[in-house]
Amino acid sequence: MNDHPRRRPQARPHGTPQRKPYRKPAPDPVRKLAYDALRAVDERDAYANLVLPALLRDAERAGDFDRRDAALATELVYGTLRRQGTYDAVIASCVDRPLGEVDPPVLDVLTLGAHQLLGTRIPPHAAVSATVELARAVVGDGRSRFVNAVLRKIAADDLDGWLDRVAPPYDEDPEEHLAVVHSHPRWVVSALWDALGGGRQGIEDLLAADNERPEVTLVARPGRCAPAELAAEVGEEAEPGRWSPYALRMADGGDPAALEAVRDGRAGVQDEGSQLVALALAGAPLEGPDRLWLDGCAGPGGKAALLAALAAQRGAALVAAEKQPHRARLVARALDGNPGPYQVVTADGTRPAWREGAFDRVLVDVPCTGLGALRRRPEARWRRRPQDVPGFAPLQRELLRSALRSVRVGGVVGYATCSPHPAETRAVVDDVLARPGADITAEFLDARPTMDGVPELGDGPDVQLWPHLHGTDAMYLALLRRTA
Ligand SMILES: C[S@@+](CC[C@H](N)C(=O)[O-])C[C@H]1O[C@@H](n2cnc3c(N)ncnc32)[C@H](O)[C@@H]1O
Repeated sequence: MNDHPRRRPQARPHGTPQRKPYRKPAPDPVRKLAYDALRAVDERDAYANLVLPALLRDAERAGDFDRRDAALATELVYGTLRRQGTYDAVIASCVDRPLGEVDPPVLDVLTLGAHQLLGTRIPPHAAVSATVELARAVVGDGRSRFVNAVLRKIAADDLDGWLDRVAPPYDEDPEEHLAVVHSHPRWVVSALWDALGGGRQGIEDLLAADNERPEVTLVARPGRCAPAELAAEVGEEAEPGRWSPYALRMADGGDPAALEAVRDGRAGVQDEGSQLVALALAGAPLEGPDRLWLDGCAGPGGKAALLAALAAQRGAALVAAEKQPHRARLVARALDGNPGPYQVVTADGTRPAWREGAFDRVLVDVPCTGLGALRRRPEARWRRRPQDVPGFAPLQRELLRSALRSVRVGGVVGYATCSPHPAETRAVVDDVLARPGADITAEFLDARPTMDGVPELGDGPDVQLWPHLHGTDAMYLALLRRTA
């Protein structure tokens, strides 16, 4: 599962010449919308979490969809994308040509059908007939017969039966077995396993957690909204966060954008791992003044908004820097209404627009592969390539060096990634500590006490969160103190 079988030059359609349909196909609107979303992801590299809400809004506006339809369409799109690796292996064993030679729209229909058959409780006859009807509408009658034949083969067994056939035994090839069973590219399995260590159970739990739909987690920004006030607005489904005192989970899903506290910025949607990183930087021990903080990679502003609120409670100010102007605008929106002083600047963090040593606390939540947030971006695992990891390396090191220059002697720097890949986490920090730049020295701080009460943070001094252990994204944090 190293090379994604779908990334290929577009194959010419196969099949017999199309016959005139005996009746006009009438695909069910939910499947049609799910197919449109999958095509956008496949064809123009769209992000499912952007393209799907837009399609759902249009459908709801047109009066085609109710809440249940939207929930089913969402499950079909996200589930199909997450489990695409497994379904590709199943489909490959049902067709007599390489998957790269199946026309992409046909393959998308087949995968959508495979998900309904193997990953949902939709009765098999309904899954097949609805998908064939969709195929008639989007790829034509000729190819809908091919779709019908393949789906009938798939329907002959359940998921466990298929996995026994298409995944190699664990003992023969553990990584490939896990890649097929848990639908991750093999190189990602390998990287995550290196980062996690340990035996089969841990990595299986992690890969399984990546395939779960993450809960929506909110943050009640301190000084702007009390968690109890937010809970009252959310209603019965609100559950307290596991680790952050400001977190609230919407256990049954729900639409956070419908909440007034979210709309006016007193609260936001923020993974608890991301909240913990901001809280850890704010809580790291510091001697001397504690007046000015920097978020050096602030867009879109989740951590900056929490940091700014925490800074305000302490009489400190936050500077939030972001290189991309459109993302800097998102930061400005997230910080609007903050009770204390702050400034948003569009700036390249590797060429600071501020004087050296200006800050008491600095966070750099650097650009990374995002391998720690695969739950949220269902297509991301298929888009990333192993060479992306070294691609981020120079910028990650530059941003950390720049953060060390920006903090005063005695001040604290937090280096964070939303990836547990060792080459993006500890290797970067070790390298920079060995060569921090002219006249600068720094040392590790133990980050574990800044996440008091959170278990299984590793051997320190840095911390690694995990979806299967903490219910968070796999955020990494190292805390460093500048010593000269
Ligand atoms: C992982 S994201 C930060 C997420 C953010 N901390 C949050 O919690 O919402 C990394 C950000 O760094 C920005 N970035 C990339 N290169 C940069 C640079 N040289 N200077 C400043 N920001 C940069 C990216 O545009 C992106 O918005």
